[in-house]
Amino acid sequence: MASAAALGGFARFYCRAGVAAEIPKRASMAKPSNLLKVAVGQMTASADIQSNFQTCAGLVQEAVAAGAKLLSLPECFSFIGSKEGESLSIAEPLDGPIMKSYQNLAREAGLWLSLGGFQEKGPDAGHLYNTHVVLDDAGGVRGVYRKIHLFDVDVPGGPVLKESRSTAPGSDIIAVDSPIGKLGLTVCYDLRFPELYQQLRFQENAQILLVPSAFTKKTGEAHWEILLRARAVETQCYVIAAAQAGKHNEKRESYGDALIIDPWGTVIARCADKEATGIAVAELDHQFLESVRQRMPIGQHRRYDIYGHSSGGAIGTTPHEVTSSL
Ligand SMILES: O=C(O)CNC(=O)[C@H](CS)NC(=O)CCC(=O)C(=O)O
Repeated sequence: MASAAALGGFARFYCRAGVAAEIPKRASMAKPSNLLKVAVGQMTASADIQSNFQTCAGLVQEAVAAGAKLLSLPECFSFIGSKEGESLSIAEPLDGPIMKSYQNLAREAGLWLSLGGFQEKGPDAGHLYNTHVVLDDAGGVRGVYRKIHLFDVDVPGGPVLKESRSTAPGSDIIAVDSPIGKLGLTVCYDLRFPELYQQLRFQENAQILLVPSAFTKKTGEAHWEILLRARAVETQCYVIAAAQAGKHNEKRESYGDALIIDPWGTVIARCADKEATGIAVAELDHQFLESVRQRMPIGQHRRYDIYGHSSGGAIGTTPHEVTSSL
């Protein structure tokens, strides 16, 4: 769905700057090959691994029926426990039976899967990794990202969560190639750390940022959409944010509202009901992404010289080398 308001905004911006307005068009201008359908999932996981799998399999079927090439599932897609230490007891290595069942699912459906927040067996008996795994359409593991920011927070008016009690942080930034573009892998609370997303865009050349989450109801109401849209705008990437939704058990409730956002910051897909299980589908348009990046060349204006790391794949290294049209 083309966001006329966003494009109109772009045109006005250029007119004010005294540059001839040439409005980037999306679907109408792009060749069909530029349009790639993706799906984002929303669900209410429980402590029943089998029933969570059935739910995910249903979402996979819906995504295939909609013609999507990739489906992103939320953090804790395979399990959300209600008791302390329960996650540790079900944690498995990536070559264990749980991940194997999702690999079979991806292969049988011929669908890429982004599986946010898998309870991966960790470095010691007391800690797991909160791992985002990307599977290709043959079920092969293409990307493994271990959440680097752990949610140790006393949510004002909400729960106290201390993720580091049973989770070890990862330390690597991960981006992987896919048929829909370069994917930047993150998980949930990472969303609050923009530097990670800057690195994914400007060092790793990500085009699509994945943020599978289980946001709390309280923080979701206040911050979910605004943070996601900010990450999309400041990185000029598509953002796909799968979400846990609703009540998992007596103690735990998630905000929901799975979203897909375009590089101009427009929400282009959202599940109809914030709290229900389902998917939302959108078309990614790389021509549109490129036009946003060309017309607002923050990749060239970024002060790599001051920030202290290399330019990665961006064009131009310092503003002095760049002639801006703005
Ligand atoms: O514990 C598990 O079962 C899996 N992990 C999670 O659900 C994590 C850690 S508790 N949740 C978040 O990061 C929420 C972040 C959030 O809500 C915010 O940033 O506002």
